[in-house]
Amino acid sequence: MESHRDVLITEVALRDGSHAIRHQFTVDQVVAVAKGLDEANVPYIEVSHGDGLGGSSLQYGLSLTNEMELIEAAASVVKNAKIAVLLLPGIGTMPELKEAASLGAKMARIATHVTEADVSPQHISLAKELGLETVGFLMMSHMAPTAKLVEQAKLMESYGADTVYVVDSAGALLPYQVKERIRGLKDALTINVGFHAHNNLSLAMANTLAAIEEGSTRIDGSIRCLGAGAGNTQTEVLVSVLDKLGIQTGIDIYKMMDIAENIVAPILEKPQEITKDSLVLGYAGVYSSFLLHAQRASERFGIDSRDILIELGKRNVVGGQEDMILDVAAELANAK
Ligand SMILES: CC[C@H](O)CC(=O)C(=O)O
Ligand SMILES: [Mn+2]
Repeated sequence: MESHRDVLITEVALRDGSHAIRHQFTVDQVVAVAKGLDEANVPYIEVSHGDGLGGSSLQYGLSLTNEMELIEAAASVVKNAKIAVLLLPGIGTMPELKEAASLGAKMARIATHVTEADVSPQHISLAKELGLETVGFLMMSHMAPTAKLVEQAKLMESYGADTVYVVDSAGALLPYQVKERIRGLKDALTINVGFHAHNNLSLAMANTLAAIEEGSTRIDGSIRCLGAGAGNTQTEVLVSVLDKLGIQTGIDIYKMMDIAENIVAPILEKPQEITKDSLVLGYAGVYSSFLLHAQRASERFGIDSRDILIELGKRNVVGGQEDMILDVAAELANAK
């Protein structure tokens, strides 16, 4: 029987969490997590390289396992959950989206920088042609005022997206800013509005609740906080809090706690927490996926990783500019 759900949750640990474990997921890990999440009645499970389809590269980090194998494995073990994939136009390509759909993906999330929605129409159209539920994913949403965000979301709606997400990639937004943005989108769009948080300033839960209060019905979470930076809104905590608020997610709370404890925790190299570096991501407004890259650059050039991140924030560096992390570290080292 279909569960009643006021809010539909997309579990992103098997995609966003890829950043946190240097893209080292194995088929066994993905199968165990996807099977558990499906049994807990999670509606959507995202599986891809952390930077989306085609992300495995020297620039973004090489995957241990080809993501198509991971997508196929996840799709083969779920009974009700839909497998989602992320695609950033310019990193992922149309053939990769077709391949993911042929392997069982049912949802495509097409991600662009918050001011660059106009690079997404071909990918959104293709996703729709393939019969996929299609989401526009506006990353680094803190970098644009609400009016700009609304303009960009309307573009994605006009291309055919079923949902548009406000994506707080840096975990930099404050609750009042989330409210303003979600309200802006709700007033301007006829499609669903989603929200994706990062916990770098310990605000993922507060921001997610603010988004739901303003009418967001599509929400991302990562179990055990397995996501980039300090992770996302912790899914098992979120479903418990929403249950206390009388908001139905249809997800089994005990099962989520068990998967978090017994399956996901052992995958983590260290527990997800707000460290000095993840805090600076949120404070300086830097892409959460830059965390491990900045830490490596810090070791290589002997520069405090916080100084690298602060400088990246000042330069408004965005996703796809990972090479700037080394440039900035080298410049800071030369200036010493
Ligand atoms: C590189 C893609 C990025 O990790 C997508 C995402 O989850 C975000 O922007 O927060
Ligand atoms: Mn993210």
